[in-house]
Amino acid sequence: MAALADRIPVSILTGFLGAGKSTLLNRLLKDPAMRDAAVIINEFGEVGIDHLLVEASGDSIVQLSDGCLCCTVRGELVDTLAELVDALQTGRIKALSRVVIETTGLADPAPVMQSVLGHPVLSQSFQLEGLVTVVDAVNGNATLDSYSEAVRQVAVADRLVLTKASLSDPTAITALKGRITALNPRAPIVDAEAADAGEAVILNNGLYDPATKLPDVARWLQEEAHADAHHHDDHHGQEHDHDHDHDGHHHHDHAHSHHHHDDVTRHGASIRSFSILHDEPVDPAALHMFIDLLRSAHGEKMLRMKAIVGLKDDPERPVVIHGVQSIFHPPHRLAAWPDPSDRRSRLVMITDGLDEAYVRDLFDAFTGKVAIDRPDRQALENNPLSVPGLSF
Ligand SMILES: Nc1nc2c(ncn2[C@@H]2O[C@H](COP(=O)(O)OP(=O)(O)OP(=O)(O)O)[C@@H](O)[C@H]2O)c(=O)[nH]1
Repeated sequence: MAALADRIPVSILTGFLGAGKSTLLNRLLKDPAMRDAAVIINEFGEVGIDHLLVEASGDSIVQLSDGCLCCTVRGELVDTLAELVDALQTGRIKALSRVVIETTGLADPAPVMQSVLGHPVLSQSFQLEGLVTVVDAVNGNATLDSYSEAVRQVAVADRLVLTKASLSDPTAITALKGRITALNPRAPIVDAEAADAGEAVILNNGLYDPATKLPDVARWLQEEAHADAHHHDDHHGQEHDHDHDHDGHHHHDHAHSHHHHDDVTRHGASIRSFSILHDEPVDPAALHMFIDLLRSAHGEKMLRMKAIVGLKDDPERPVVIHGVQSIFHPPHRLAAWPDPSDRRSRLVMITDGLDEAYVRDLFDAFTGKVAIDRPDRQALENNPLSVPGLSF
């Protein structure tokens, strides 16, 4: 089993039909960081990327897949990734620095992410680096009105790339940015036409800090984006103020789980993005049951979850958990907290039709916080929907 740091990062590039995924990928292919990378693309209806791949590649890029990743190619994507591992192990390819998967425009990214996260063997070779969603400045607004797939692509992204800004007008761009920020307040927005957009958009885009290979928790949380909705352009959250989230909440008990949420309107009104912060180490069995209950009873409503949690059995070595709907990556222990000065557990959730208060109450119930108007842990443990699966 490869250690986390040795697993090959996988980025997923999504965005609605014609939004500019291939254009972005073609730009990216010229970047030296893409040496020894594999690109898996949906050939269906694509024009013009083949010769660019050949032109850019020599032997460094392997094109293995065609067809629609979302539906017909679901099995094949797994096969394709397995083939890459096999090619590595048998020496047919020397190195594989990363994998970029371009999905078809109509795809719900969840099954694609699940292929990486949830496969028992592949998840040992690959780690999900993040999800990048391309949003078209000209058509994005209309697309979000009409297609729930497009809304979900925006909601679950780690990074958003705005294309065709030069073809739109500033007022429309401001409105669109406001809308996608409301759907996904944590994802930085990058201008695809900016000179340095190429590498920044795909590489180092989400879950892990490329330098340390540790979870980039500050970036997950993007708490500054909540405080100032206008200050979201490619904000990396590096100067994260640890107490920021707690302003106004500190009069509560320290073991209290703090939170905030974002209301969105129109299409995607039921999508919520919120974080749970918890100061005390958590009982591993309680965490296990909390996640099992959520994913078994509400998997389809949990669009995404990223978590770093300190456990009572070994509080210095937190676990990292990623989930997409009911599929979770096998949790891994870190050697240490990414930021030793901040050992709070954080769970970032993106839900659709699942109430924040419900999730918070459930977490509090399992982690021992007492309340009268809430099912207690004993009752929840007796829930027949709670199935074994995860272990820490
Ligand atoms: N001006 C401008 N045009 C762009 C930009 N991005 C993409 N385009 C154009 O938009 C059209 C569609 O871009 P593609 O990259 O093919 O879009 P796609 O998302 O791969 O499309 P599908 O694979 O059909 O879903 C092309 O004509 C591009 O040249 C951009 O940032 N600025």
